Amino acid sequence: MQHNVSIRDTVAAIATPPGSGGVGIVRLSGPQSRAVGHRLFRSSRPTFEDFRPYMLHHGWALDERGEPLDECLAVFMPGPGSYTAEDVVEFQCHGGPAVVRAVLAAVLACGVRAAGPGEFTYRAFINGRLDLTQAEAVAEMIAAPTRAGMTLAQTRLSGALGERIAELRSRLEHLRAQLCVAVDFPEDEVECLAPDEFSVGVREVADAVRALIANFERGRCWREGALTVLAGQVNAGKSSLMNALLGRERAIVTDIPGTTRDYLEEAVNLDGLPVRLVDTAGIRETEDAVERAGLERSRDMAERADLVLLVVDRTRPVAAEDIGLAQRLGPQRVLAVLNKSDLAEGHAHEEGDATGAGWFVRAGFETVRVSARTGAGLDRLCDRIRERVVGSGGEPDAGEVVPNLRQSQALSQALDELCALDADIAAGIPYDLLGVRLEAACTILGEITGEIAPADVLNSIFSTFCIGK
Ligand SMILES: Nc1nc2c(c(=O)[nH]1)N(C=O)[C@@H](CNc1ccc(C(=O)N[C@@H](CCC(=O)O)C(=O)O)cc1)CN2
Ligand SMILES: Nc1nc2c(ncn2[C@@H]2O[C@H](COP(=O)(O)OP(=O)(O)OP(=O)(O)O)[C@@H](O)[C@H]2O)c(=O)[nH]1
Ligand SMILES: [Mg+2]
Repeated sequence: MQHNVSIRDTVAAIATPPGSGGVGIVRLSGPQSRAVGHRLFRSSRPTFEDFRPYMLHHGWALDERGEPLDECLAVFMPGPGSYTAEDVVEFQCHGGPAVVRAVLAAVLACGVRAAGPGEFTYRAFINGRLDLTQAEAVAEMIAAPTRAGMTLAQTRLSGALGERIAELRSRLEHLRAQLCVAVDFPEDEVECLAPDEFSVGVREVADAVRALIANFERGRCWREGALTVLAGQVNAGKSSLMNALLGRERAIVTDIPGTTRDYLEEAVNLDGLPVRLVDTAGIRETEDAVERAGLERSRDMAERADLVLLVVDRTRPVAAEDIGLAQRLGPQRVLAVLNKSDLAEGHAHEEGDATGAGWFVRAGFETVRVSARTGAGLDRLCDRIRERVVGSGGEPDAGEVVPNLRQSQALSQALDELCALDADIAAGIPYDLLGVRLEAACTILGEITGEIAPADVLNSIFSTFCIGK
């Protein structure tokens, strides 16, 4: 949305998702909300004169000519005690697309403007009800695929990150004030910080910034889902395993080697951990141009993966390509899945076998035995994927402050300034020149919370919101 639009007017949008549902909400915000709401609502109580704040009124939503559209509940929330801090009215209608569209059309016919994406939350931000980290958390709450992602968003929505950043910024401002004293009153030794004390102050803030950046990395898999790629020889059973983990027949499975030509991605929820599971084309020598292009993509996917499930057919010797892939990625990012365990009974390629799966064990790779056909070992495989992706950190705690990508990138920039500043102090650069870096770090922190908010930053944030939020 364009953030040069007025926020003095009244806007409206359908607040519930497209399609049909139990209830559909049309929401208005701005100075005309109450009057328009009043005009388009007929209470079922003959004594009704006006909305009572925060009370649900039963009645009918009308069109602009006064014709009834739908039986509904309506509520008026006076500013500043509302989501946007402006007067808000909601029509809670039957949840059909035609119903909510008709009610919205009636509202717009009364001179209300259609809200842009994220405009309600943008207004909450501009009106000081939410800082920028909280506004972003609203979008992340909506996007959260699982409970853990929801917890991360909730903590940020409470303002915890904003408060932490504001605190760090005020510590830097304090250091800056002491620098000014040193520069403006050089003969006054009293309030002036010695270079090593100054350096300690800067490093403390830098450490706190580093800790927040580390939380970003840890939180990433809970927010976006860990990229888990099934790789290995043709016919090893990658697509069968994909289907078994999804619990449905998503990928085509045949006994013809080279069945999967392009990669397939599906989301799975492993006991709360969102996982992006990718099936790829099996590895083999080929002259076929299409298959080669598919293999190229498999390789790219494996390189980008958080975890590669290297699927091997236990009834066959381990292929040189599999060993090559494992060595390239290393034991940290590879889990060797020894598939077709149902067939492997009494087979030669046990852990001790020089050519078999034993190679993985000896080279320090974790192995898990499964049968995609019978389902044996799949629970354990899921546990191991979870453990490997999440690491020792476990699920995020309710109180953990985890920045998003934008915030973490800004924190890295601030950290660069602070590290350079520390080096400048050590190099004996004069105090009046150090102030520039301190100021830069403060500005960056201010952009995270939105105290300093360039229009392009706001545009890029709110344009990703859905309409009605
Ligand atoms: N129907 C409905 N459900 C919704 C929302 C909404 O706008 N409408 N929300 C949003 O999209 C979320 C809730 N967020 C909200 C946050 C603050 C206020 C609010 O009115 N706050 C007042 C206190 C109200 C009171 O005193 O009872 C305030 O903080 O001053 C409302 C919704 C989720 N559910
Ligand atoms: N007995 C047995 N057969 C399996 C198992 N997993 C897969 N298969 C069979 O192995 C053959 C190949 O399975 P796919 O899942 O298509 O193998 P893929 O690795 O996806 O193969 P490409 O797509 O060609 O790379 C099919 O006939 C499967 O039914 C298993 O655990 N046990
Ligand atoms: Mg396949």
